[in-house]
Amino acid sequence: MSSEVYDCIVIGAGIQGSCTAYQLAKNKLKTLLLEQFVLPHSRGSSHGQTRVIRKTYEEDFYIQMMHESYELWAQLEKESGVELYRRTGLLVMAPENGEGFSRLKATMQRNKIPTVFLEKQEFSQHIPNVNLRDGYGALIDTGAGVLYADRALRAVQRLFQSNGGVIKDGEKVIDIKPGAVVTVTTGSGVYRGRSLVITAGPWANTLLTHTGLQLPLKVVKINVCYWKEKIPGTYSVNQRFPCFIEMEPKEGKYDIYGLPSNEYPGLMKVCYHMGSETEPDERDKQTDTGDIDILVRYVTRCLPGLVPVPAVVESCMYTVTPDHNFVLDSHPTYGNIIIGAGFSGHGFKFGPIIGKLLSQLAMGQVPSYNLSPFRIQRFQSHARSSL
Ligand SMILES: Cc1cc2nc3c(=O)[nH]c(=O)nc-3n(C[C@H](O)[C@H](O)[C@H](O)COP(=O)(O)OP(=O)(O)OC[C@H]3O[C@@H](n4cnc5c(N)ncnc54)[C@H](O)[C@@H]3O)c2cc1C
Ligand SMILES: O=C(O)[C@@H]1CCCC=N1
Repeated sequence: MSSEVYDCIVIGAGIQGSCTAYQLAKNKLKTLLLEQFVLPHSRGSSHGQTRVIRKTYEEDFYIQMMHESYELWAQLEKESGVELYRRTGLLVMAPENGEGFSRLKATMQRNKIPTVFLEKQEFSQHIPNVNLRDGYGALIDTGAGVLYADRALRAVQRLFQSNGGVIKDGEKVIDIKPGAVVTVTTGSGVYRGRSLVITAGPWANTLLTHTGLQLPLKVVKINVCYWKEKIPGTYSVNQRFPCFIEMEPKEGKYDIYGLPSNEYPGLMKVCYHMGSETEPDERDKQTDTGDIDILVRYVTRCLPGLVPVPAVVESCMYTVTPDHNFVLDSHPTYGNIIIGAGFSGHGFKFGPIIGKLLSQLAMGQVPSYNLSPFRIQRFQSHARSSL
């Protein structure tokens, strides 16, 4: 074991761990970022070329965090010199008189988010090649868009290194010994840190076992489906086609969302916002395609310009909490172990602000947002501590 003691060790170089490590290094903390796979990899939750960024949330606290997250993404673009965000707008379709849509509209208005409300008659003029279901309303969050995910992850990791941070990839953490100085053992080394951040995505509970804590997290495999445009360009980012979310679609229980064709010319990404449960290391053995059946019915009904059979299917994982809110907290027993987990399929856009918050917790500072929606304590009967 080296005598070197890091100020902080971060486990997991997905978007949350990389953004946290970057913030720590920027604050002049000697920081080590450990990743089990050789980077870049496609086995967790942060890979792939695109993610949606939006302020369209029903909860004020997410909107407030997104204000700053947009600013931090812009700063990252500036510091890295890499384009990370493209504005496209986000179309939301939902049962017009449903509770979700009413709450969403009220929150958007209360927070003064630039929003366009589309009447049924003008819908097809603004959004051609999309069938709005009878009884559904529509709005557009005009500042929403696409984040270039793989590019963003690389940019943040580079900035971390240029601020003095150390990345060791291909090093799986196999043991954690809590203490005033935490000892972390990987397949090839033993490291010590005054604080530890665990941002292990789908593997969060595997790592937390070493600290006597288990969280109520469900890991699901997402089939990331791309659909061929019958006429190339119909739903293209270059034609200013927006991202979209349909809330409460008739075809399934969870939202369906899509991004304009962009990364694969002629193919549009349309996905179901849930999947089937899996062990993170067994992802490829989960072959349930119930979500794809839902999407086929949806594409047939709503997106007539797409061939209703997926042309490309990739894999990714969500780590879902019971209330779909994140976990951002200190360990209940070990105050110098910080946990960022359960991003429930919507955490990428928050990466820079989550990095800032987790780094504040790791530095013993008061976090700049009220973290009560994200506390471990909210699970009470769910969270199991064997200590
Ligand atoms: C298909 C899909 C679409 C999505 N769409 C959106 C979207 O449009 N907008 C949005 O905001 N969010 C979206 N999300 C969610 C977002 O991508 C995730 O919330 C986010 O990437 C989670 O990042 P993470 O760092 O927590 O996890 P991960 O990216 O999984 O990172 C965890 C890392 O920890 C490493 N690790 C685990 N165990 C160990 C160990 N023992 N030792 C060392 N390293 C370890 C893993 O290898 C991994 O690299 C989507 C997710 C998916 C899957
Ligand atoms: O987080 C997001 O914006 C996307 C789109 C909606 C469903 C999940 N992820």
